[in-house]
Amino acid sequence: MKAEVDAMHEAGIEPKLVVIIVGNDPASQIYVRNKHRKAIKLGITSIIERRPQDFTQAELLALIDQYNRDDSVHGILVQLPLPKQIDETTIIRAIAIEKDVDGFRPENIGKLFNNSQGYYPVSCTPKGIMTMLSHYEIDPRGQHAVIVGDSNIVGRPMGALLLNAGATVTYTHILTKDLASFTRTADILIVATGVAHLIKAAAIKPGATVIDVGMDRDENGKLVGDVDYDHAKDVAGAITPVPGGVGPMTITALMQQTLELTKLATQRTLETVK
Ligand SMILES: Nc1nc(=O)c2c([nH]1)NC[C@@H]1CN(c3ccc(C(=O)N[C@@H](CCC(=O)O)C(=O)O)cc3)C=[N+]21
Repeated sequence: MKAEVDAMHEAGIEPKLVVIIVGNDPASQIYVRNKHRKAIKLGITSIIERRPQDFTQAELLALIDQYNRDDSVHGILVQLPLPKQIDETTIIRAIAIEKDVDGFRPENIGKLFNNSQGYYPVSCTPKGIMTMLSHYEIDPRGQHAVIVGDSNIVGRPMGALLLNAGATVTYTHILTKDLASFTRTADILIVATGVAHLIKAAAIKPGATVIDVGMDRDENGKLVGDVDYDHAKDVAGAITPVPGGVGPMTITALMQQTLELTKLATQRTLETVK
């Protein structure tokens, strides 16, 4: 990506990402800082807008509108979760479609679930996971992928991406009875529940690929995943650690999508000039 950003700079194009963070959720502060660092390292201009916990929905809509109108900005990310006085759905729909760097707008989610061709942004965590699978030549075609967790940001789009890649997909979640009976049949197991060490070694099929999306704290306040890594690693064929696994890949995907949106915006400008 660095080479791509350098080439953009040579052509007078400055990729720019705005991250808006409302409130003082400590985990969000770390994620946003990590995103900012990676952007700077690549030469992507990164603006962080921090607002207090009591920021209103109207004020947030006005801030988004300001960046929607700013032609120098290519991507807008509103960090989730938002404080309870703000409605997430309303906020996501306020982001201009051509700046929806998270791929959270219903139009982009619709394309994903339709397996539309051509480029559209996709939720960064699942996209980063697909990049990781492809890098390690783990082909989902014909494989049984089991998703644990039904969030809009990870579980649901993850299942759609894997289905589009030819996997047989099973969605499980908090209400699933006898979860282990499902996870034990997974060739590819994606765990995104936010429950520390939910998945034990006995719930994993020997040789399976295990992707741990959890960012949890154990009794000692240590950052751990949704998978009991120390035991699971002896059963799995491949497994992602926490930290240093899915988190950094999420940020990588965000940077890629910022560059994609920058290229599309630049093409649109050229067409307008023509
Ligand atoms: N609009 C929106 N888009 C997101 O993509 C989004 C979001 N909201 N809200 C929260 C989740 C979570 N997320 C992470 C990003 C980086 C790390 C990350 O850098 N993790 C490091 C360690 C972090 C630490 O030390 O706590 C690692 O796994 O190595 C984790 C999680 C993006 N998310």
